[in-house]
Amino acid sequence: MNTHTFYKYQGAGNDFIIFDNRNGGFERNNVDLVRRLCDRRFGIGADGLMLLQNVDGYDFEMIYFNADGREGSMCGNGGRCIVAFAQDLGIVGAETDFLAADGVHHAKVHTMVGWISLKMGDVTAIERDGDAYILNTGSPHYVKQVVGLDAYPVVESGRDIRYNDTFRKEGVNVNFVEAEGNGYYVRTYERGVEDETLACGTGATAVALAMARLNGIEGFGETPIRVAGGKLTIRFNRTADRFTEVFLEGPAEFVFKGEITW
Ligand SMILES: N[C@@H](CCC[C@H](N)C(=O)O)C(=O)O
Repeated sequence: MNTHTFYKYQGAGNDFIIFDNRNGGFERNNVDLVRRLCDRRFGIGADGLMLLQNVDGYDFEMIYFNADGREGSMCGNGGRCIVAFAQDLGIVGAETDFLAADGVHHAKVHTMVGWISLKMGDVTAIERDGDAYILNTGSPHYVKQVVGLDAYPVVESGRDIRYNDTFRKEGVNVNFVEAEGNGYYVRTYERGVEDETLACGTGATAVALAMARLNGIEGFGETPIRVAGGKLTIRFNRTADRFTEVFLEGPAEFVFKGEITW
């Protein structure tokens, strides 16, 4: 048994356990351990867990696991939180380039407002499923417009879509969206958590791009998104079905640190 220091961060209520794994001590394939640490009753509790690791050519590497213990694809809010963690550790300054599951990301920290701007990958394909949209913003997303989102059965309907014949094997994150003011209100069922989370960064990004296509927005766009845990902003440049200069912006905050033994 050894004692390990962990850090807890949250971005718009999407919460993560982070370990500084620059010494390589955290066993990456231990699915049971990650699941136990993320468990809200038997562990620390979180939507996901991340390892900050050394990698050649970049400031650090982000390794992301969903709460079910499986290593995942890109997590947008996790990306913003691990940048805040890297700055708190003194590894990076106001800007950084780091490696994640979907490639390199550039991020800027706006310290005065506790706001982190994270550059996402380009998106070049958006598919349709009836009136819903399917796209990959680093993780796969399904975007469906609904009426009366506050009372909408997000977990039940999200689970039905995530486990239908099309998505059962690989899974999909399901975002329900309703127009609100000059932006959108979004609630997301996340694969790998298999529940609704308070925010999903790649999901908010997917919603902004899908709604830009629906509304025929070309060129630069800026979309405010309200989620249960706070506010996010997505900026992008659209040329036909190609989205470039996609930025996910929002808060990322240290919550607490502690020690755990296993
Ligand atoms: N919460 C994340 C998304 C995490 C990945 C997702 N659960 C998946 O497995 O696709 C975000 O902020 O993007």
